[in-house]
Amino acid sequence: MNALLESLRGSLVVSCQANPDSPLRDPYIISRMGLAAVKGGAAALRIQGFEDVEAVRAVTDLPIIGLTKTDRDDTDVYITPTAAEATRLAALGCEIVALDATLRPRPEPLAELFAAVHAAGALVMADISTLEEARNASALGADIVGTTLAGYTPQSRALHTPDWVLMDELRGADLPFIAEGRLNSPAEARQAMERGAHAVVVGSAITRPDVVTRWFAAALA
Ligand SMILES: CC(=O)N[C@H](C=O)[C@@H](O)[C@H](O)[C@H](O)COP(=O)(O)O
Repeated sequence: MNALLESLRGSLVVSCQANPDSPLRDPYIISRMGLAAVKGGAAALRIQGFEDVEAVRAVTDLPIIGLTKTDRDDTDVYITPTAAEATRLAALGCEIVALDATLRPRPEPLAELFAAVHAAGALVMADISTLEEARNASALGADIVGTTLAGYTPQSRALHTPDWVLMDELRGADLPFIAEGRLNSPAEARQAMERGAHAVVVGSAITRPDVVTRWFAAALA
């Protein structure tokens, strides 16, 4: 395995993303959340969008997993759908570029996206939702897969919990994976590691206070 990925073994990656309607949707705020995550022990950060990547790159040398979220009319693929976006993320200093590696119709072939990321000197984190997608991404040369999209595609199990079954499948198939998606407590992050995750990405539970507030409010309703 690549040395940078090896250095992330067993570690916590914090995703600092604010939804478009969030009051925290501002590159400066995202960069401060990134610094707070670094202070708390994050080994890397997952950052969305060019402006946020620039703001975070300016304040930390920790590895950045960069992505874009682009709504398009011609595809359901929204995480870094094009090589141009992937290449720009790498040029802005993302060591790892995350992109949708599902088998859904997409604007550009997956192999070309992977090649563009590698040519730009970055690594590919292939965001998948099923074992089949993980196998395909791995065969095409993804450096690591992430369970990011499990529960968010018609092909995957609809869940309100982490996709433990997918993690077991990936481990069983010997496919190194980063666990990501609905890891909402330290215990769940730990469990993902025990189920064979190389590292875990936690987002909402750490960096979306609006979402976490909703969990508490719903529990009291
Ligand atoms: C499905 C999708 O678009 N996931 C995005 C991917 O970058 C983010 O919105 C998530 O916050 C991230 O995956 C971390 O997950 P969670 O916030 O559940 O810890």
